[in-house]
Amino acid sequence: MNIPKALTIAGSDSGGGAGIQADIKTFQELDVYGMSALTSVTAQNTLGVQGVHSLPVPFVAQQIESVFADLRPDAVKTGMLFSSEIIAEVARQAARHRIDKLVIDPVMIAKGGASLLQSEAVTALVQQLLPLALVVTPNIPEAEVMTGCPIHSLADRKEAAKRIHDYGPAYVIVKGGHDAGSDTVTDLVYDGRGFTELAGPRVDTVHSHGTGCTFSAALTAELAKGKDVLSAARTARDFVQAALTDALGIGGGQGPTNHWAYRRQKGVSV
Ligand SMILES: Nc1ncnc2c1ncn2[C@@H]1O[C@H](COP(=O)(O)OP(=O)(O)OP(=O)(O)O)[C@@H](O)[C@H]1O
Ligand SMILES: Cc1ncc(COP(=O)(O)O)c(N)n1
Repeated sequence: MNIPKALTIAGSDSGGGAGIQADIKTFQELDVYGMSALTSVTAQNTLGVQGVHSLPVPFVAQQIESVFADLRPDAVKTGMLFSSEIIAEVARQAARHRIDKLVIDPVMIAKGGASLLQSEAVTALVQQLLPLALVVTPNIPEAEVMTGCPIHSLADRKEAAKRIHDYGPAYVIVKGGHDAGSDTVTDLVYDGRGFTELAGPRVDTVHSHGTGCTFSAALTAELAKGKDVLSAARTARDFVQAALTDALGIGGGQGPTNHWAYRRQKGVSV
């Protein structure tokens, strides 16, 4: 039996809603074996990020080496990378292991406002990692930072997607969660030729911590199974839609999404 396997290279969220924890839960829910290489550890809950501790670069590398030496993943995603030194090492590893299904979630700032990427590391992310990516999944503020252009409309978002595509990824998905002015949430997929809009009803909830991590993890899981990028993105949207609709309502602040909602909605087979 061929077991699809996915690796996440990201930070730990002690509160369990975002980061490595969201990724592994999502892989598991989609029947994909999950593995992790930690870049940093955060002390975090639904109220915010109380502390960040970045791991030594050689130890980030060692974790990736250990996984590739034995359990070669079918797809890899990155999340919180924190520093330009970690980004340079992850880019080196991605090239060395010829990772073709590489999803970059360019995590910059937590929903509560804490910085999860040093500002000087944005250039490293764009120049060293994006050329190696199959898919990059910025939210609207991240797309603004990567392009230096403000986004106020869908046309602005399309322009940003084109500019980000010029950095080298095969696909750009500019997510629509931050487009608060609409009843519909639209994720925009650009493949270098045309756009596909993946839309769904906006869920009115505060419990949206970790939606970006969960989306990119679901996308990565589907790629690990051999799905094409567009169908993987559709499943990822459906997964997040279910996770937001059926939120758990835990914690005193911006709570996590419900990672088991999609499986429950679909029944046992996904
Ligand atoms: N209120 C909402 N209703 C429905 N879908 C949403 C909502 N908010 C976000 N999404 C979906 O969640 C996914 C992540 O989008 P978003 O733009 O929130 O990413 P993000 O800001 O990177 O997330 P994070 O806050 O975890 O960093 C997308 O598929 C988006 O469509
Ligand atoms: C370790 C880690 N990685 C990513 C996020 C982004 O998630 P959000 O924007 O929902 O806070 C986070 N808060 N923590």
